[in-house]
Amino acid sequence: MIFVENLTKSYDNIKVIDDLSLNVQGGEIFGILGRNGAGKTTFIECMVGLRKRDKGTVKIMNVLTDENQEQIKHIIGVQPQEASLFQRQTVLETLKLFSSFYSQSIDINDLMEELNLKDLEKKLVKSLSKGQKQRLLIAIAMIGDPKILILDEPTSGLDPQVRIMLWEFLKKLKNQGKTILLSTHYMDEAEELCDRVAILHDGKFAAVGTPKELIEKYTVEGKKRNLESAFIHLTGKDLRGGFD
Ligand SMILES: Nc1ncnc2c1ncn2[C@@H]1O[C@H](COP(=O)(O)OP(=O)(O)OP(=O)(O)O)[C@@H](O)[C@H]1O
Repeated sequence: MIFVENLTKSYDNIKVIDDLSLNVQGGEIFGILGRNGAGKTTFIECMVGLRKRDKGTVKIMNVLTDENQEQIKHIIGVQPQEASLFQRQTVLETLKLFSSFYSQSIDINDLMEELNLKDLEKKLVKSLSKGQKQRLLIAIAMIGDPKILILDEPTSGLDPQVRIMLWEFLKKLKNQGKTILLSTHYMDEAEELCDRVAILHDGKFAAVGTPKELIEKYTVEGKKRNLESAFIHLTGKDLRGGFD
C-alpha cells in the first residue's frame, strides 16, 4: 500500500532520516515510534511530499508521490499542522473550507458526529481546547474520504478520555478498511492500536514488527514485558527521561 525506499533527509549536514525503507500493508494501523526529536515528523512530511527529501522514493498504491501529487491528494488524508487553521473561523466553516478542496468529500455532519464536534460547530478555532483542535485536525484529514490516513502524533498532550475516544475512532476506521499510518511516542497507544510498529532511533529503524513480536524479542527476563521495555532495550534510553 505504502512503499518507502531509501528515504534520507539531513538538516545542516546532520542526517535525521538515514536511508529508511518501509512497507505498510493495506488495512493495517502502522505506528512510527520514537522519542521527541527522533525524526517522526520529518519522516512523515518527507514521505507525503510536504518536505523535500534528499533521497528516496515513495509509492502509494502504486503511484509515485513525486510525480503525481494531485492523484496522491485523493488517496491520502494527512492531518494538517495547527498553523494551517484560520483562528477566526468556526469549526463548521473550517470543515466546509477544507471540503471545498475535494471533488468528493464525506458528509460534514456525519464527520462532526463521529468526532464529537457537533456541539462545537459554531465555536471559533481560537477558542477550542487542545483536544478539540486535535479532533478537528483529524476530521480535516478525513474529509476527502481517503483510503489512507496519515496522522502525526494524533493524541499528543490529550487527556485520557479523549485519547481513548480517538483510539476507538481509529479502530472503527480500520474496520472500515482504511489504512492508517501514525506517529506516536506513547507506547501504550502503539500496543493498543497498532498492528505493526517501527522504532525510529538515530535516523534508523531499530526494529519493525508487531508489538507482540518486539516484546517477545526485545524484553529480558525479570523486566516488565511490554513495548516500553522493548523500546528501552532497543534504544538504550529511558523513554520518559527523554521527554520535555
Ligand atoms: N526545518 C528544520 N531545520 C533544522 N532542523 C530541523 C528542522 N525540522 C526538524 N529539525 C530537527 O530534526 C530533528 C527531528 O525533528 P522532528 O520534528 O522530525 O522529530 P519528531 O520525532 O517529530 O519530534 P517531536 O516528537 O518533538 O515532534 C530534531 O532534532 C529537530 O530539531
